[in-house]
Amino acid sequence: MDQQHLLIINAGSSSLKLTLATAPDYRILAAFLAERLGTDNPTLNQKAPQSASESLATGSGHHEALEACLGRLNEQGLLTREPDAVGHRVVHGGEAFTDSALIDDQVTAAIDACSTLAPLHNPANLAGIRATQALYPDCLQVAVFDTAFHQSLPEAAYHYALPRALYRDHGVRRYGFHGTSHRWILQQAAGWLEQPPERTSIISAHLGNGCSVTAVRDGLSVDTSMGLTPLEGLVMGTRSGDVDPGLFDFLLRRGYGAEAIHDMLNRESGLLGLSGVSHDMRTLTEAAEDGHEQADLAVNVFCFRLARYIGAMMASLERLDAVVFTGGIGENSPLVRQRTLAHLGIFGLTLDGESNRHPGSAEAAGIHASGTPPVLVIPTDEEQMIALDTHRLTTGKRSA
Ligand SMILES: Nc1ncnc2c1ncn2[C@@H]1O[C@H](COP(=O)(O)OP(=O)(O)O)[C@@H](O)[C@H]1O
Ligand SMILES: CC(=O)OP(=O)(O)O
Ligand SMILES: [Mg+2]
Repeated sequence: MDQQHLLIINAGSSSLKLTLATAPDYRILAAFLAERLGTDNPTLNQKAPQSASESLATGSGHHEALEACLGRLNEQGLLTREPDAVGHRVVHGGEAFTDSALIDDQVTAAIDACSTLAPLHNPANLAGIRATQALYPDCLQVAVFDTAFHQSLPEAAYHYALPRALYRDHGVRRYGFHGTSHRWILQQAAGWLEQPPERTSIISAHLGNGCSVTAVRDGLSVDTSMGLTPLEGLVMGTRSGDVDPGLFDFLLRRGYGAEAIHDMLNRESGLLGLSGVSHDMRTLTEAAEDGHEQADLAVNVFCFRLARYIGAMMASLERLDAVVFTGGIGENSPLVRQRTLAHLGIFGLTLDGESNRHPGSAEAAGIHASGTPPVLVIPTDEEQMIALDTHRLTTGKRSA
């Protein structure tokens, strides 16, 4: 198979992650993170092959951030020719995509149409696509959807108990997100279990700034905690996760506007809202260990909600091969893993204290007590998954 140089773009609402990597043997040649785009003080941090940090011009957006990254790549002699292809994370693909897709005008239009379902994410993803198309008009581009892996959800798992017309006319259903991460976790867990992914059944907990749990039965996503939007389900950094839907009416009648409620649930809730201190789990666990009561409560609500969801995911499985923790929190917080598993003894899930405190940096580490169901810590790698899909869909193809 041809060796490719790929650009991988993960455009968030106010951030852009850019990775230059080889495929199919995945080697990171360079990695950047631009943050606070569109604000007064946007920054660009380089993570590989060297560490560097700089300010971008006030108001710089995705296009400027991309140009700055490419400028650094050129200066450092890392990108001496056009990339062979570009892979993009796209958050919402609606029901239109069950797999990643080569980007053409139709695919771009479909991503645009899904913007109403993911107003914080899809416009940013499109901005990333348009920016690379403008810079590399002849380059093949691939969209890798967060939602695609969850298109296998059975009807009973994806329907809300709402009037049928909402689904028919407006696409109101549960879609699920973080599919690229859950798919990566499935492959890695199958490797650890020494069995094929299509015969592997796991519960995968992706705990980053956004958090979701997925039940995978025989290689297929059969239930997941996020729904129509990435707001449903678990407690997250600044997102509330589940609330009583009666809350909307309650607040509307007390004079809150729809925008204010949206912002409150998406940006001011979750760990930040509960603790009043930070959205960042590392800060909160340190504060909790120092006796900060609200931080401690935030961690407890986070872990209890997660445990409830792991319990709920059992209803979709015939057999549990492993529970997997991933994402910045899942990979790095022994406290969160311990407090979560403490609720789940009824399923026989039991941690080994020492392995939980020091899982090591292996591709997959077991942290369960011997003779109990596997509990694994596996680093997620959405960028590598995007690179592998981009390689699969572009090798041997040329742009039109
Ligand atoms: N050592 C740690 N202990 C607890 N939480 C951690 C640790 N390291 C990272 N985290 C948490 O991981 C979260 C970010 O996860 P990450 O997967 O990097 O986010 P994103 O979803 O933006 O990719 C933050 O809440 C951060 O505090
Ligand atoms: C869909 C989603 O929640 O993404 P992130 O975790 O990157 O915010
Ligand atoms: Mg991450």
